[in-house]
Formats: sequence, C-alpha cells, structure tokens
Amino acid sequence: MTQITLHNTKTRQTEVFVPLNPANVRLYLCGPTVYDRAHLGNARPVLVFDVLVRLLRHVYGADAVTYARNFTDVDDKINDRAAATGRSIRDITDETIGWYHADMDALGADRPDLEPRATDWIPAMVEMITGLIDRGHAYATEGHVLFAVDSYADYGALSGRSVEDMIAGARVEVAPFKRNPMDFVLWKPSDTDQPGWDSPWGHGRPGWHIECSAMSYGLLGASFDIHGGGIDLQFPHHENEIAQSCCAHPEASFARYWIHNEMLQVEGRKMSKSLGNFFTVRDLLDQGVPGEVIRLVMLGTHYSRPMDWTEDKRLTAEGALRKWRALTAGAAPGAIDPEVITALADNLNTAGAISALHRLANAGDAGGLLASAQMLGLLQDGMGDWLAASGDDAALVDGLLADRAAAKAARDFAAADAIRDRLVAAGVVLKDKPGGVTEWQIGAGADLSSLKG
Ligand SMILES: Nc1ncnc2c1ncn2[C@@H]1O[C@H](COP(=O)(O)OP(=O)(O)OP(=O)(O)O)[C@@H](O)[C@H]1O
Ligand SMILES: [Zn+2]
Repeated sequence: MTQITLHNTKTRQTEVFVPLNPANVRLYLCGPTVYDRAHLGNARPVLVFDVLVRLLRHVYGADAVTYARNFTDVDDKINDRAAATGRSIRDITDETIGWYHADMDALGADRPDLEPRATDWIPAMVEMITGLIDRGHAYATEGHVLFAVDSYADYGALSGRSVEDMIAGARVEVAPFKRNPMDFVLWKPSDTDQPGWDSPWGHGRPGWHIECSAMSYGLLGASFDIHGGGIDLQFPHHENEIAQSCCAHPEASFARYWIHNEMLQVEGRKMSKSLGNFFTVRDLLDQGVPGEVIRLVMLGTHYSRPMDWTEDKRLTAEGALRKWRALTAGAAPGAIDPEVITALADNLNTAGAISALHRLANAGDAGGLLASAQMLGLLQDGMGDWLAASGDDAALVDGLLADRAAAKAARDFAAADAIRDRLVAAGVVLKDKPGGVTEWQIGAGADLSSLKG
C-alpha cells in the first residue's frame, strides 16, 4: 500500500499517515462563515483537501473515506449583514451556501460527504458545554459560559505558545467576568433581535469554536484522523477546538493530524474579507477564467507556502490545459503515472505531480496524462467546455501565431510585428516565452472580428 506522509502542525513533524481505521478514514475541514461570496483565498483549503481526499480514496478505497466540512451559519458577521440589509438570516445563509456550492463545483471540487450546518447542531453544543462545566473546564457567568484555559494544561500546545505569551500578544476581549483574560466564549446571551436558543444559561447562541468541536464529535467521533483549515485558524480557533474536545472527551485523541494551508496573498498580505483586498472566485469565473485554470494555478504552489494569484500564472496554466485538452481529446484514461502518486503521497507535493503531467504531455502519453490529471481533479469530464466555446477563436489565434513564427523564421520581422500588432489590437494578450513558444489569452473585452477574413 502507498505510504502517505503529511506535515502535522501538532507535532511540527512530517509523519507517516496511519489511519485509526483504514476502512473509514475521517477528515474534518473548517468551512466558511456564510454571509458573503467565497474569495479566492477561501478556495485554497477546499482545493488542498479535495486533492487529499482524492489521494486517500485512491489508497484506501473510494468508500473508505468520510470527509466533513461545516457551514458556520450562526455568527455575528451574519447578524450584522442581516441588520444592514433588512434580510432574514436564513435567507442570507441559504443564498450564500448556494453560491459556495456553485463556486466550488466550478473549481472541480467534489462536495464533502457531510456538510453540517451549525444551527442544526445546537443541542449537541449545549450537551458538550454542559459536560465541560460538569468536569470543571468551564463556568457560567452573567448569561455567558466561558472555557477556563487554566483548567487545561496543554492549552497553547498546537500553536506553541504559553498562556502568558498569548495574553501579552493578543488583543483579547477583556471582560470583568473572565477569570483569565484568555478564557473564551462557549455560549453567549442573545437579545430578542439576535438568533438564539433556550439553554440552561438562558436564551443565547454558541461561540464559534464549540461549533466545530460538537459537529466533528457528532459526525466523526471523539477521535478521528485529520483536521484542517487555513493557518490563520491555528490560533485561536483550532487551539480552542482542541481544548474543548480533549476536555470533553479526555479518553480520546481528537484529531491526530493537523494540516494547515498557508495563505493566498495580495502584495504580501493575506487575502481577506476584513482587509477588503479580495476578489471572489465568481469574479474570476465571470471574467472568463475557467475553473480548471484556477485549480491548476492554485495547485501549482505547495499548500505550505504563501502564494499570489498572478496574470502570468493564469496564462501559463491556461496554455498547459489547452495543450493537455487537445492531446487527450477522445482518449480513454490509461494508468495513473506512479510519479503522480509518489509526489502526492509526499506531503501533497502537487507541484511535483504537475511536473509529471508535463512530462506525460511531452511524451504524448494521452491516456496516462488523462488518468493522472484526473487524480488531481484536472481534465475532469464536463469541465472542458471553455475550450470548445473558444475552439474557433483558438484556431484563429494559433493560425496567426504560426504565420508570425514563419515570418520570423524567414527574417521578415516587419511582417511578424504586423501580425503581433493585429492580435494585440484585437485584445489578445501575448507572452513570448523562451524557446520560441508564445502563450496567449483572449483578454477581457477582446473582439476578434478584425482577425477574421
Ligand atoms: N487568504 C487566504 N488564503 C488561504 N486560505 C484562507 C484565506 N483566507 C481564509 N482562508 C481559509 O478559508 C476558510 C474559511 O474562512 P472564513 O470563512 O472563516 O473567513 P475568512 O475568509 O478567513 O474571513 P476574513 O477573510 O475576513 O479573515 C478557512 O479555512 C480559512 O483558513
Ligand atoms: Zn473549525
């Protein structure tokens, strides 16, 4: 059986992955808070986990993997959005979940097996909080329930900080009723105009962290294999999940491997809704960037490295997919290249797997390329429509580029430049690469009619 290694944030080591039960490998990914369209950064953990799940299904069997990803549909950001728009919370969260599905589907990400909504799990959260109070890990005060970080000796182990460092470094919400400033909310009171549920501590709503602890326990059990999310969630969200889950179920291990993806950045800073420096997946799709081009760009960088979205990467990915789709048109999938599996099994080396795809393409191995690309969720059936739609235009541009190359070869540079100018004037973006290769892209607002005839 293929041996998979993964970098475990919890131990800071790259470890051989050994599932608790190879017949049921269980993963949990923290999903979105649903009040707005997903930005491109939000797609990164989805794509990383989609490839991880594909690999696990390949190794352990299609039915031997259970993948859960939640929707956080109770949160103050959602309440704010509802108040600002006059719309109901349910209306906003339903609509946003619909968008999220459509956008992630367009990137070729399979839907998880389980997609719990937090609001369907309130009784489980109340039960877990009650257990934490009974065991002396939480206390109720002034309508709130707080987790007592001093009651859990390992608090801070995931992010490698002591409680003292956290207090010094964090902007913690100071509340007079907190025993320790790092104590965090498990339950808080709701006004009549806020979403709320009856509980032993009055009418209120859960804190964000308890949602994931309660849902992962309910769906995957007290011990499961892999927990993931962006590195921005390591502290405090994941630290708090561990504290809650391990104190509620001290006999169990909770998640054994923690996988954190680095951030998609814009000019060196995390792409984020709060910073306002984002564009959505839908923005890109609407601009005509095909979902599988977005996917290939995102998988081109290892998940543990920060990355930028650049126009150059987009052009390169589109050029590669155009070539791969042409080569594999009508081909039946062959065998998956072992190098692709070896690369993925090596802590999800997606860039290494993509290099193997280039090698297969250069060798003209259509069946091998198709099967191997599909291992990465690329060249999926039904995702190549963008190429058919642009097929005539592609032939037109390729024909003119061939004329230009011929003119250059004949040292008729004036003619070569004239062809280049015509293409650029029509809105085709050209990028000359080493080795006489020209990558191209039909730019936004292009009009190719001047190139015809
Ligand atoms: N720039 C980014 N790059 C990679 N992953 C990200 C990025 N931003 C968020 N994520 C991940 O997306 C998932 C969903 O994030 P969430 O809905 O909590 O809000 P958010 O987009 O992080 O909000 P904000 O952008 O305001 O910080 C989480 O796993 C998070 O780690
Ligand atoms: Zn979570």
